[in-house]
Amino acid sequence: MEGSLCSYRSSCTQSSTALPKTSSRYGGLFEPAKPKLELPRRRRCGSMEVKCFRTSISPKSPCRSKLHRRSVFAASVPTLFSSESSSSSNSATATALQDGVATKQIKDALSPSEEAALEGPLPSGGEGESTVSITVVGASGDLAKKKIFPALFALFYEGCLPKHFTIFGYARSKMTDQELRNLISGTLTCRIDQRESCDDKIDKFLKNCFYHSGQYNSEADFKQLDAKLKVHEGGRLANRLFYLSIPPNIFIDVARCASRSSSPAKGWTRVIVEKPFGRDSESSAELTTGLKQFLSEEQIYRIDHYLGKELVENLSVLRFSNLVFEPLWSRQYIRNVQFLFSEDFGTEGRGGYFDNYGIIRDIMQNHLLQMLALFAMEPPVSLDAEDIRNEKVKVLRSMRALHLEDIVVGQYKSHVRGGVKYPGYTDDKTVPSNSITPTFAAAALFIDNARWDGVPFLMKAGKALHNRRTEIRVQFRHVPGNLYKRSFGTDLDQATNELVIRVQPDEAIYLKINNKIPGLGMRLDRSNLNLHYADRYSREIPDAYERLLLDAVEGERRLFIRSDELDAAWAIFTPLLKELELRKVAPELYPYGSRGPVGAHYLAAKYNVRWGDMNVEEKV
Ligand SMILES: NC(=O)C1=CN([C@@H]2O[C@H](COP(=O)(O)OP(=O)(O)OC[C@H]3O[C@@H](n4cnc5c(N)ncnc54)[C@H](OP(=O)(O)O)[C@@H]3O)[C@@H](O)[C@H]2O)C=CC1
Ligand SMILES: O=C1O[C@H](COP(=O)(O)O)[C@@H](O)[C@H](O)[C@H]1O
Repeated sequence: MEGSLCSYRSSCTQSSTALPKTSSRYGGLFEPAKPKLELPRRRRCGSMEVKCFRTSISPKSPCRSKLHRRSVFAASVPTLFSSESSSSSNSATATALQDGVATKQIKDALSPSEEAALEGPLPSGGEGESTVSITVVGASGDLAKKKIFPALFALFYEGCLPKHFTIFGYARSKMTDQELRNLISGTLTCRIDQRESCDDKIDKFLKNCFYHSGQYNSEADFKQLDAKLKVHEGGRLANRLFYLSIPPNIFIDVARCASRSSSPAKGWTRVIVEKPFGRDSESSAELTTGLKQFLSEEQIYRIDHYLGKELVENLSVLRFSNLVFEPLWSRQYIRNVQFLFSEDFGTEGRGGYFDNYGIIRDIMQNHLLQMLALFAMEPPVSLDAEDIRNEKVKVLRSMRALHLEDIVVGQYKSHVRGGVKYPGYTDDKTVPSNSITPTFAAAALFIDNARWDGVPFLMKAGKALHNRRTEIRVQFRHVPGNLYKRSFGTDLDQATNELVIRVQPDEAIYLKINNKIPGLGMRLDRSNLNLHYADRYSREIPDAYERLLLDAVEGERRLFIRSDELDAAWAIFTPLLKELELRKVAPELYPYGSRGPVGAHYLAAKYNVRWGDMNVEEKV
């Protein structure tokens, strides 16, 4: 069916069509090639301007039916919480009102319509029917507005949320339901086709969004939330997901309150925890112990949104389902691997948070290390979450801990370009003027196992650099006895194959090969075998948060970090972080918008490596 598709969503149909025998969206499937995209054009989407393009869409998203087929909405996780009767709608609400916690207080918190619903007969929960309630804790914040609500809407748009769902925003700020709706409606984008109005879907979605104001450490406030949730759940089997989009110092308070006062007796309770998960091994262990006082490991979903990115998700497919790659994936053929992250903006607006963490904790210890683990792990026994996470833990535990000699740190300074003055890191009012927090770091890591012995895994991450890009670059060894080596001059490195996995922006996978330039002579050049996603696939790539939220609702933990994985990740970085702090290592300054400190080149050269992203000629 031909329709008009507004940016930025892909359809859940993509991941849940076909292969009905698989038990999850991760069963794997092949899709026929899609028609090429028409050039994006601007269209109005309700009151918002969005990019639209035409593509084929399925009239009915199997994502919804898939969710309903599965038992994921049934209580699948043993709950640690006090039990309440919820066998019928009336007993559920009666419990909320009669448990002595403060009936009046709870009633005061309800809107007139909610109170009426509580006192009158509730819609009877159909036998076997269940609901999912998603509470965004910290709903007034940046991440909630920028990522979480838009991702939830995208899931709703695709039919990936269950029939009965409720979304609650929770924060200290005072807001009405309508004010929350106004706040989030400006951030929602959707597809348009001629049959369905985008505004309709936005309205329907917003009608399921509510707000409750409360303190993060108040069980009474969470009890009020519980009463409101019960009204909306209408006596059905209740499953609840809490997304902790708040500073980490209040994670444990919220886990306590949510578990003691807002957990359903029968359905599941899951809690998504945002990074940072601590500052080092000790604080991370404390956080884990604190959370585990109130939640079991199965209930904790530690999110690293890079694991939800399309090309990171594709890493395993590339490796394990293509004969041409896996045999090359070792020290025998790979010279070095590079994990590169750059942003062309500084810490604007987040300086207060960032100064306490720095780029090593903000990007390397989590996002880049997660990509490295997926890249370098041994083949897992299966695609099950535990099998994959077991392999990630193994490879992380085979890595050497980092020390000062393995790292270069930098910090951006102000720079004037084209008459515009770009601020330095310490110009931010929320950053101390003498801060030595790194906004850039380059590191050399090693995996001491049979597959990777001696291969440098280099990482480079920086803010306020010349571009925004995340890539994995795999540089292969020289061709032994290369018959054509005379054609390459003296720089053999320039002639080796390189596989580039461009995670963002403009997703692509390309392999640099040597090729004969057509003609009667014998001249070679370097060309790319190029899989450029925008040319190959017509569907928009879903945002990482969509995939991860859907996984959390489905109980799929493969892309979330297990506690032993977290411990292993901190063990690699903690010694270095301590040395940097103890010795007060001063970062090398680099101008805003540059390619970062020169020291990064020396570090790479020490291991006989050249950064792959320094080739300005590279065009893809
Ligand atoms: N923003 C981003 O791009 C990213 C954020 N994260 C992580 O996600 C989480 C949320 O991020 P973000 O939305 O930026 O955070 P915010 O600083 O915007 O905080 C979210 C909400 O928490 C409440 N809050 C803020 N500071 C405090 C405090 N000191 N004590 C109690 N409550 C507080 C505020 O709500 P109120 O005052 O209404 O209660 C605020 O709206 C954090 O853990 C962050 O590290 C991770 C990746 C990216
Ligand atoms: O977790 C974080 O990630 C963002 C970068 O995410 P991206 O998806 O936009 O690449 C980074 O800006 C931020 O500092 C960090 O906390």
